[in-house]
Amino acid sequence: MAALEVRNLSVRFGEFPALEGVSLAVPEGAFVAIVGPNGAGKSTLLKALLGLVPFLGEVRVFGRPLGEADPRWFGYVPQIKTFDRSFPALALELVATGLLGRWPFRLSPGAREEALRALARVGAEGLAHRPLGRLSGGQLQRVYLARALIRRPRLLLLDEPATGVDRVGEVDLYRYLEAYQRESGATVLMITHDWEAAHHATHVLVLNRKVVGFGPPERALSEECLRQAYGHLGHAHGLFVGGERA
Ligand SMILES: Nc1ncnc2c1ncn2[C@@H]1O[C@H](COP(=O)(O)OP(=O)(O)OP(=O)(O)O)[C@@H](O)[C@H]1O
Repeated sequence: MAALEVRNLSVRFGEFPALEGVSLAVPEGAFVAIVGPNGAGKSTLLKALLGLVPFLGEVRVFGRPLGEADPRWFGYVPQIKTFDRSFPALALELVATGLLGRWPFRLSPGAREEALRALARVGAEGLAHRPLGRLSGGQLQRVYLARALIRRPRLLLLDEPATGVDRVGEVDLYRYLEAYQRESGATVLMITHDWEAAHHATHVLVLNRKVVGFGPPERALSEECLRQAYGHLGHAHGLFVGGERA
């Protein structure tokens, strides 16, 4: 069974078409890297899959129409640049919102235990009692990952999770994701600007309002697909084509 089937999905913001006729089928257990230029509609796609923006077309998750999917199947790590750091809460409390679906005005001992375990899973137990406003970008990313993993989602959606994370933290992040995927069989969709990371995915989706390429990295990251998506072959992120630096 496909974890995700998207048929002819389109999203408009007023007159502006952010996504047009996107179709793809993601097998269960796949690790999909989503790449594409700024404004390509990558975040919009994840939001549509979460039911956060209205769309035309059809989305099925583990065989069910999106409207009938169990919300507990989904884990989401948003872009942290959209987060208000002044919110007066502890890391542990943010993680627990993933469990409870609301802000935990008082944490039960059970929820506290689970939140601590989720933080430990991403090597961040030491951050549990830190105010969110005092976390670095990379630390906050880890806390968000713990929040997404706490309910053990079958489908994990990550929006540029390595932003603000140093190289060591990035390697750790991919290790935690791999470990989680191994033990749970979850399907992962991750937006990234790191094409080197995309080479380690099972599938790459090259998006630029439409699907430019979808398939194994060596095919989707072909020179032709990348030229079509970006209009040129970039160098700023360290471009790899067919495993070789271009
Ligand atoms: N709520 C909104 N209202 C109007 N336009 C929007 C809204 N959200 C996104 N857009 C527009 O839709 C387009 C796609 O945005 P989106 O954030 O999905 O791109 P992206 O590929 O994730 O970009 P980036 O790599 O810069 O994060 C952009 O032109 C953006 O300005």
